[in-house]
Formats: sequence, C-alpha cells, structure tokens
Amino acid sequence: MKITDIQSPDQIKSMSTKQLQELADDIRMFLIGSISRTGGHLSSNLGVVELTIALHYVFHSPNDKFLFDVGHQSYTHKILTGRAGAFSTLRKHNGLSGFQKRSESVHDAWEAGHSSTSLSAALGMAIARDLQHENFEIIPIIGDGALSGGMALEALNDIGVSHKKMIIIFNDNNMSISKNHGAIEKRLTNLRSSSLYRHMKQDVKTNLNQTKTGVNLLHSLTHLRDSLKDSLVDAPLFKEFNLDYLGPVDGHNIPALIKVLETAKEHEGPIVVHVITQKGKGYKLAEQDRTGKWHGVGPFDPATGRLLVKLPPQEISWSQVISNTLIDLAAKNPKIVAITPAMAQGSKLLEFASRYKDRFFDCGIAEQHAVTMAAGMAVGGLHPFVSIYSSFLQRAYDQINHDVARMNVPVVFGIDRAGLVGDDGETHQGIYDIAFLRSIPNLVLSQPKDAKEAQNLLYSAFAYNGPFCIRYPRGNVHYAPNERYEAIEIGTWTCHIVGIPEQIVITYGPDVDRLIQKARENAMGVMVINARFFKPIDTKMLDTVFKENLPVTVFETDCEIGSLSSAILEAMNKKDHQIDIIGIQDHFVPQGSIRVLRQEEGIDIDTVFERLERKNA
Ligand SMILES: Cc1ncc(C[n+]2csc(CCOP(=O)(O)OP(=O)(O)O)c2C)c(N)n1
Ligand SMILES: CC(=O)[C@@H](O)[C@H](O)COP(=O)(O)O
Ligand SMILES: [Mg+2]
Repeated sequence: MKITDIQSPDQIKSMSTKQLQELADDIRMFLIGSISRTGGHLSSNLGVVELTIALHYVFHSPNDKFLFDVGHQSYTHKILTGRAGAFSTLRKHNGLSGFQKRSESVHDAWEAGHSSTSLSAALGMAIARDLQHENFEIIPIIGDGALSGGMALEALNDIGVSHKKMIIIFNDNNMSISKNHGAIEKRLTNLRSSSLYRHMKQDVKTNLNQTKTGVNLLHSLTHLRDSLKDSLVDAPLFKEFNLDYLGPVDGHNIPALIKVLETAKEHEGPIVVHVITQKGKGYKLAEQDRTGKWHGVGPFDPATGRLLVKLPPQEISWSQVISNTLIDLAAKNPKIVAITPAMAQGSKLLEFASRYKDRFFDCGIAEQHAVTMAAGMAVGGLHPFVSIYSSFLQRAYDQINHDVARMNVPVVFGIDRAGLVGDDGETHQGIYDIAFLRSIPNLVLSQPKDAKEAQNLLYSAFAYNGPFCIRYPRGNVHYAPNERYEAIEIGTWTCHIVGIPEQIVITYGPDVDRLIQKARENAMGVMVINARFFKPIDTKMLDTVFKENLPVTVFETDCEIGSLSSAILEAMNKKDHQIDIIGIQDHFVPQGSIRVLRQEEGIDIDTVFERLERKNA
C-alpha cells in the first residue's frame, strides 16, 4: 500500500504481522524522505513508528483518544489518520502542524507543544468521560524526557489515587532532546539493562522466528506478560505512584506491542506500559546522535546527512553569540555558572558544558526548578545564567517573581527564541515575555539590536547585582567578538538619525538596523530609537523625543498588549501626544516561516515602511 493511500487507521486493522512490519518500514522511509525536504522532528518520529502502528491497531481512534506529549512525535499518527499527502506542507504557513492539532483532524484529541501536559490532560478527560457515563479509552504517550517535567510528576501523583481508567504509554528512548538527566533516568537505566528485559527480548525474537502461526507467539507473549508481572519488584518507580505497570517491552516489536497493549486494555484503572524505543531508529546518523542534532532538523541530504541551509559567512546564531560571550566572561569570573532545562543543544551551551563541567547544570525539562535553583545559587554567592526559550519561560513565571525578583538576587536570564520562532507555530512563539515580565518589580529586561550590543549587555548583566534578562531571537546575526566590553547604562536607549527626520520610530532588536537601512535606501528622514530596555525604559529620551513634535510610531515585533508600546503609553500618560502602534495583535500566531508570519502580521519592514511613508504623505 502506498503511504499516501492511507485514509483511515481502519485500513491497518486487517493486516498481518508481516504486513504491519512492512508498513513500518515504508513509513520510516517516507519520514526520512519527507523530513529531509521540509525539516522537522526526525529522531523522535523514527523511534515511534511501530509503537504508533500498534496503538492504532489495538485501539479505535477517534473514539479512543491518543494524547502525544509535546506532540512532536505524532507524524506516524498523522500518516495513519490520512494526512501523508500533506507532508510536503509540514510546519509551513497554513500547512500541516508539527504537533497534534484539533482543527486538523478528529484523531487529534489534544494539542501541545510544551512538554509534560499529557498526563494531567488525560486525567481531566477521564474525569469528564466518567462523569458523563461515556465509554472510551484514553491513552497518553509520554517520553522519558517529558516525564521529568514537574507537571507530569504532579499528574502521576494524582492519577495514582484516581482509579480512572487510562493507559499511559511510557515511551522510553533514553534521550530527551540530547542526553536525558536525573534520578528517574538513573532508575530507568537499571531497568533497561536488566537481564529480565534482555531475556524477554530474546525470548520473543526466538519464538517469532520459529513460527508464523502465532501459537508459539501467543505462548511467548503470555510468558512475557507473566515475566512482566514478576518484574514489578524491579520497577518500583511507578509502583511508588500506586500505578500498575507492564513492561518493559521492545518498542520495535509489533506483535509484542500489540499483545501488551491488549493486556493493558483489559486492565481496570490506570496502568503504565513501559515501551523501550530507539530514537532515530532506521537512520544511522540519528541513531548514533547523543547531542540532539537530529532531534529537530532543517532540510538535509539523506545520503550524507549534510544540512542544506548554510549560514551566510560571518553570521552565527544569537544563541551562539551569547554562549561565546558567556564562555569568555566565565573564564574571568568563577562565580558564573550556566543552567539549562534540557535545551543545551538549542541554546548552544554544549561547549560551555564541556569547558566548565562543574559549572554547567542541565536539570531536565524543569523550567520552574531551573529558575528557583538559580535563585538558590545566587543566594549562595554564585552568579547564575539561566538560558530558557521565551515560550518555555511561561512555565516559570511564579519562580521569577517569587524567588528571583522578590529577593532581588543576581540571576541573568538568557531568554532565547524571543519573538516569532516560525515553524513550531502557536505553542512556541516567544512573543509574550516582554508583557508578562514587565510587571515584575526589580527586573531589568533588555534586548540587543546586534551582536556587539548583545555582548555588552551580557557583560553589563554580570556587573549588575540583581535579576537581569536579555532576550534574543531565533536566527542568525552578523558577528565579530568584541575587542573590549563596554558597560551599558541600565535603562538607556540610543537614537539614530537618518536624513532630516520627519517622524520618529521607536523599535528594538534587529529591526533597528533593518529600519535604518531601509530609510537610507529610500531617502526617508526618520529618527529611529533603539529601545534596548523594556524595563526600565528611557523616560529622559522619551521627553526629548516628544519635544520634537513629530509623529511617533512604536514598532514592536511581539504581542502588542502589554509590551513596549504599553510601557511608553504608561510613561506618557500625562503628556498630550498621539502614538501610532505597530505590533502583533491579540491572537495566537500560527506556524510559518518568520518572513511569512511577519508579512501576515504587518510587521515586516516593507509594510511598516509603507505605513510610515503614508504618514509623510
Ligand atoms: C516545557 C518544555 N520545555 C522544553 C521543551 C523542548 N523539548 C521538546 S521535546 C523535548 C525532549 C522530550 O524528550 P522525550 O519526552 O523523551 O521525547 P523524545 O523526543 O525523546 O521522544 C524537549 C526538551 C518543550 N517542548 N516544553
Ligand atoms: C518540540 C520542541 O519543543 C523542540 O524540539 C523545539 O522544536 C526546538 O526548537 P528550536 O528548533 O528552535 O531549537
Ligand atoms: Mg525520550
């Protein structure tokens, strides 16, 4: 069967074991080919092909509900539910989402993008089901990385006494994006390498090889199930949560998976099925990867693994600029330590980790813990740098407020992926942090316009004795290491005059230079203000600017509500001056390239410029 001919999971229900395995092989080839053209979450998806086939074989979606935690590993689910034909649009504007999306298919029972939500959601859905006397299965699928998230552990604690029927698939590939971290991880290592698991795997293999009739298979699987029951003593992790447990089972063995899932289906109350999978299965480079390089990739040549999009010379990612500077500053200041909640690869902190082994802390997917731990380190006399993507920082709002800002302790936040992130869509757009951080007392909140300013801001942040946030976008920037650092006075903006100004634009980040360049090219007279601090803002400069009596535009590339324009309007409350505001309106921004999204939102330089030109007309 052609992969694109699959319209419904019902089509696989009558397949033999052999046909299911062939289907798995075909899907894997399809995924590698398709993702090599569009980019996407390769490794996690290659790891769950057989598991997803077995889930759709045993359960009946959309009546039964699959909740893929994070959702980045739901590609096979999309294929089996009739969406293979749309894979060329994966993560593109108006195209197939890289995550489960309820508007996309009735088979997508839940939406995510951030990790560790599936178990709470599953319990909520189970309560709703039972109160309304409905009858269906609820199947959250959660990875070993996501399980380390606080929400997942809070949910397990509740589920364990709920008696609500659900089948928790624990997809254990011994990897988060890169290496997984923590005590749970250690416990799992013992379990995975237990002689019992190896024995079971061999046992099933032997029996499968001996017969195609299924008689010995059944015997083997019954034996497997009995062994699993015995193994409970060796798997106390879930027992401690008062949860029944089946496993571990080989996640690439379809008959074994089917049998275990059927056993779990008969079980009353909640049960965990522990499935061992291999991240990147079927693509050698991804199988061998421990750094996370193949977790999410851009387009690549499948034959060589070479990435097809090359950086322009002298450009590096904003994350890399910050990381290089951090490494340099840390060489001179032993109090500097770095923390990441499971994003060492994306935040470009792997080099820091190898240079300063005892000063680097990957705490797993645990943003809240990361921030409060940083506060503890700061109270203890260190000067921590916490690197968190803007959208994941939403998780740690209380910790920033309660533990860092309230005690006014020196923690530097590197808010990565600030602004539009593009292909990951709504769940990952980093456009809210200015608004949600600005109201917190004691915080300094800044964004550099270029790499030079980024280096100077980081230098200034470590010279400051309080919480200091520096946000920077996804993408690249022209870079040369600063010959020497210059301290930037907190709360100061800079003013850039092009021609004879007829109007004033207040903006920030890389758009400062983009706008200056555009104005020069078009001989427009404009005063461009680089609002490099959102808190505190430069009220002195605002006073001067408003005295010019020229039209003012605030051009922001984040959500309009509560961000820079709000800060300015608050400050100018008592003055009589009209301000034109350009920013992202009050709605969620879907996926798409940043270029397309900026056009849609009317915040691309051309549209902004046309708007400014109209003001001069
Ligand atoms: C709250 C939050 N923090 C960080 C991330 C980034 N992230 C996406 S997938 C992932 C690793 C998940 O590991 P696991 O659950 O084991 O899934 P796998 O990719 O191994 O299948 C991380 C850290 C996220 N999506 N949400
Ligand atoms: C699914 C998830 O949350 C991450 O894998 C995320 O997609 C990474 O984004 P970057 O590609 O910007 O590092
Ligand atoms: Mg994992």
